[in-house]
Amino acid sequence: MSSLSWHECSSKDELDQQLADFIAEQLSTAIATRGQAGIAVSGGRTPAGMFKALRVKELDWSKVIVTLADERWVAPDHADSNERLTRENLLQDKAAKATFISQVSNASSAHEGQPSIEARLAALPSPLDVLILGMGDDGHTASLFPNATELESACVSSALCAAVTPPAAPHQRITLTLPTLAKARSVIVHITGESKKALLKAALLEQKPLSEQYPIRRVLDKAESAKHVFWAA
Ligand SMILES: O=C(O)[C@H](O)[C@@H](O)[C@H](O)[C@H](O)COP(=O)(O)O
Repeated sequence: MSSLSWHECSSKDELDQQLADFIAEQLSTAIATRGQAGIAVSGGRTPAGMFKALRVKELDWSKVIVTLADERWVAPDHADSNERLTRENLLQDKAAKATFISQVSNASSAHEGQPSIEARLAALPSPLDVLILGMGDDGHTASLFPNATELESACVSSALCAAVTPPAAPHQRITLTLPTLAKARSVIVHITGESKKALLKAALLEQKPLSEQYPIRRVLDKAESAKHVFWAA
């Protein structure tokens, strides 16, 4: 299992800047090495400041393909849409030249829409070059939620994405599957606050059967390459 590097910053602003610098360097290296870079970003409340710091970085954004670690099954202009969050905060300025792969369609449910999203995601570099993961207070990451009916299948599926109905969160979801997440060349957990730091540290230490472990632990244990945690209080 690859090692995990902790990067602790003295403020959220410093975290946003340091993480943006780190991601920009990884994207530039991927472009220089393989001619393109694939990145999956997470939604939620944490990433907006980092997105704004990242979008002005000098790199060949026309060679970057952006998608989401997970998406809520809502219209892309919905207040809860991760696509909307990403378009409004990341895909601006220099980063406006990047290609974005949307994970929502007009299908009536995530489960009905999954095959078309799977086909779109085939355009991503495989493995992803950069993966940004958030973490919920229940230890979920992407839309791999504890106790979700589809959790175990999404943790072993050979598909790129899966449809999930979270047990206690709004909206059906599309999530990248655990094997897809774990294959990324750089897995970055982006979290803030003492409680999430304590939860992540506890999750990494717990000795429980696989099916009882927090999804964030299951992704990090399966990650094949570099793993990083970027944190500020
Ligand atoms: O669609 C989502 O909600 C995210 O992808 C999800 O996995 C998020 O990263 C965590 O819930 C943390 O969210 P916060 O940053 O808001 O705490």
